[in-house]
Amino acid sequence: MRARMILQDGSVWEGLAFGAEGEAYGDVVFNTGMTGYQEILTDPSYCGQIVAMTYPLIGNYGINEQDLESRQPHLRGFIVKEWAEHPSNWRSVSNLHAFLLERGVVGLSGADTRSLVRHLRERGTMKGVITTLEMPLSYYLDRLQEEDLLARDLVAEVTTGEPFSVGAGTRRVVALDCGIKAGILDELTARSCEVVVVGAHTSAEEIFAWKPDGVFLSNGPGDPQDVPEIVETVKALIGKVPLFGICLGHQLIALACGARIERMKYGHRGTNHPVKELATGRCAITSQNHGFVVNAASLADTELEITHLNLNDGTVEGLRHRNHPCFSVQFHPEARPGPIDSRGLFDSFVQLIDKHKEGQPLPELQLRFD
Ligand SMILES: NC(=O)CC[C@H](N)C(=O)O
Repeated sequence: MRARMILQDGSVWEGLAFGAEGEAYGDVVFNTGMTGYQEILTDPSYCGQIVAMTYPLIGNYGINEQDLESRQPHLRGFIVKEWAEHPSNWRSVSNLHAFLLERGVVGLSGADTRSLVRHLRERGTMKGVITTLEMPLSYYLDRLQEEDLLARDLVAEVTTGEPFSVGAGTRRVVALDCGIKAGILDELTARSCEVVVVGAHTSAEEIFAWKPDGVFLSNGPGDPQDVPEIVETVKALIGKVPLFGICLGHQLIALACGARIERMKYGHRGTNHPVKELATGRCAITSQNHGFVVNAASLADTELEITHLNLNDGTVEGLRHRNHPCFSVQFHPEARPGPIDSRGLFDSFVQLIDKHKEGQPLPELQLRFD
C-alpha cells in the first residue's frame, strides 16, 4: 500500500506503508544512529515527533524485550528507507513492522530518506504528516497550517500518574519524571540509589516531603518554555538539595537560573556527537536527542558556567552552578542507545550527594568522562 510523507512546506515523499495504517502528524526530525531503533521508538522525549532514520536498513536485529526505554512508543510516526523483514538476533521476539502495527505507529518505508533529511537540514525541522489515506494534498496542507494541530504540553502525556519507587540503597533520589528513560533509572539504581519517580507537576514541597538526598530532573519531550510551572519547581529546588539534570532537565535548570533556550534548526539526534569537557580538554562521543539548546550568551548574567561544549557546532552541552550543588548535561550519559564514554557523570552525581549529606562544603565537581 502507498504511503506519503507530506511536509508543511508542500513537499511530498512517496513510499510504502508499514506498521499501522492511517495518519500521523508531528514535528519531523531525523536520527543518524545506525542502531538503537527500539530505544528511539520508546524514548518518551520523541513524543509528538515523526522520526526519519538516516541509516538505510532498520530492524535487522528485530524487537526484543530488553531494549525498551518505556512501555510503549511515544513518537507519532517512523520513516525508514528499508525495514528488515527477516531479523536475526537471539533476543528477537518480533519484527519492526509487527511492533509498530501492534502499537498503532504509522510508518513509511521505501521513501528517499536521504533527500528528506537533506531537505530538513537545509530548511529546518517542520511539521508534517505520514498518511496511508488518499486524501488530496490540499487537505493535508490546510491541516498542517492549523495553529493547534500539535499538543504543547507533551510532558503531561508521558509523565507518571502515581509516584513509584525502584531500587534500594543508601541514597534516596527523587526523579522528576518529564518522560524518564529506563536507562537512567538503571544507572541510578546500579549506584545504590532508591529512586522515587514522581510526576512532573509535583510541587517542591511534595518533593521535599520524600526527604531526598538528591533530585534528578529527567529528559522529556517538547519545548521547556511550555512548562513554566516546572521551571518554578526547579527554582525552589536549587540550593536546597543536590540536583542533576539530563537533556530537558538541563534546559529546565538553565531556565530556572535565568538563561534563555532557543530552538535549533534541526537538532542533534544520533549516537556519535563529540563533546568536549572543558575542565580537562577531553572529548567523549555521546548519545543525543534534542531540538532545543541553551543560548550561551544568556549565561553571562546567571550563576551557571559552561562545563561541556559540542565539538561539531560549539553549542552548550553541560552546565554547573557556581554556588550550589547542581549540574546538568544536554547529552545522554545513560547512552541507550549509544557509547558509554560519559556514564561517569552518574558517579559524579552520587559523589555530590554523599559530600552534601556529610555536610561538606561544595566539592570541586569532577565532571569526568570515563
Ligand atoms: N531528550 C530530551 O530530553 C529532549 C529535550 C527537549 N524536548 C528538546 O528537544 O530539546
